[in-house]
Amino acid sequence: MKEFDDAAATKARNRQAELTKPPGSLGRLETLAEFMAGWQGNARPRIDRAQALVFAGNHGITAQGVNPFPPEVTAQMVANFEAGGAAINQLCRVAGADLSVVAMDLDRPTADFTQGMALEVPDLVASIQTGKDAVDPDADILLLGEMGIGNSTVAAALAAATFGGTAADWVGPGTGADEAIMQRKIAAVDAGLKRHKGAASAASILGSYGGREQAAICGAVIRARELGIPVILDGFICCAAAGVLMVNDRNALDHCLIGHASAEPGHRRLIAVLKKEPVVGLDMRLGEGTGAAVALLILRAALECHNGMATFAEAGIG
Ligand SMILES: Cc1cc2ncn([C@H]3O[C@H](COP(=O)(O)O)[C@@H](O)[C@H]3O)c2cc1C
Ligand SMILES: O=C(O)c1cccnc1
Repeated sequence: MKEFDDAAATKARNRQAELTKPPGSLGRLETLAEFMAGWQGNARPRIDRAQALVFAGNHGITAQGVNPFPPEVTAQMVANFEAGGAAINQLCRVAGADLSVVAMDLDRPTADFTQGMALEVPDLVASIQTGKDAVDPDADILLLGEMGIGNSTVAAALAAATFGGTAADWVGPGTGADEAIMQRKIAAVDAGLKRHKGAASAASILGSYGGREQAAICGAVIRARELGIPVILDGFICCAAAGVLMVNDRNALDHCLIGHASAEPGHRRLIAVLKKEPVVGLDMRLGEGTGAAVALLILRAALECHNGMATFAEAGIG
């Protein structure tokens, strides 16, 4: 497991102080460069290869009528990703990220978590491994996203099981739930929390509620940490998935940035418990990794300044 390299981060901070600008004037662009320096172990961090991984899965909880769009849309969107027609394709292109989509047994939805375990142990273990194996060891940064109809309900259940609070605290409109769907979402999460109230480890929480893509996100976050690759998480659904790892290790997400503040209300609560400031806030609420891809543009801006600017000495200023 790679840890934050304080010496590289300090060197980066010292360099920021020497660049031709008033100290601190690039604001968070400066601290983002330091973050990258520490996690890459390099005072001049680079993003030559940005990898974006979108994990897709289907969910038995959709039987409870928690989703405005039908579950068929998951596979249809995967086809759209492969054809280049989704928002994430455009954003990865402009941000310079290589996108891979990992469809996880879409014809075999997880079990309805109000009725039993969403994922049996072998399926859970295999899904975590799929996430680990998908990470390119040569990546300089990893962006994570998901696609799965029903996922805003799964995310609410995972967040409540991990961080406490009621179903109503975490449930939001997702793709556009009306009042009736909202009530069914809250009832489904409540029922799940009752059924699985003994779930106390990351593995038991992931197995209880699923899904495969959430388990894969956890696997990718763990693998990136082993490899010393910083991660950009997407919005509510992605953060709720990765957040489960904090049950076992409260520092498990130290190498992760939150790409954006989603408009999904539960994300605000999640951001507060994760104690991280999102890179951007654009009122997006899509998923797919789109907020992470927009954040990569900002990160690239930060590193262009960090690496390309002249120092006061070089420019003969001051
Ligand atoms: C066309 C379309 C494209 C999407 N891309 C991401 N999501 C997002 O919506 C889903 C969660 O919302 P809910 O819980 O309301 O089903 C996830 O798949 C998420 O990635 C989409 C949803 C739709 C309909
Ligand atoms: O923030 C998210 O991840 C999100 C919000 C609404 C719908 N899909 C995803």
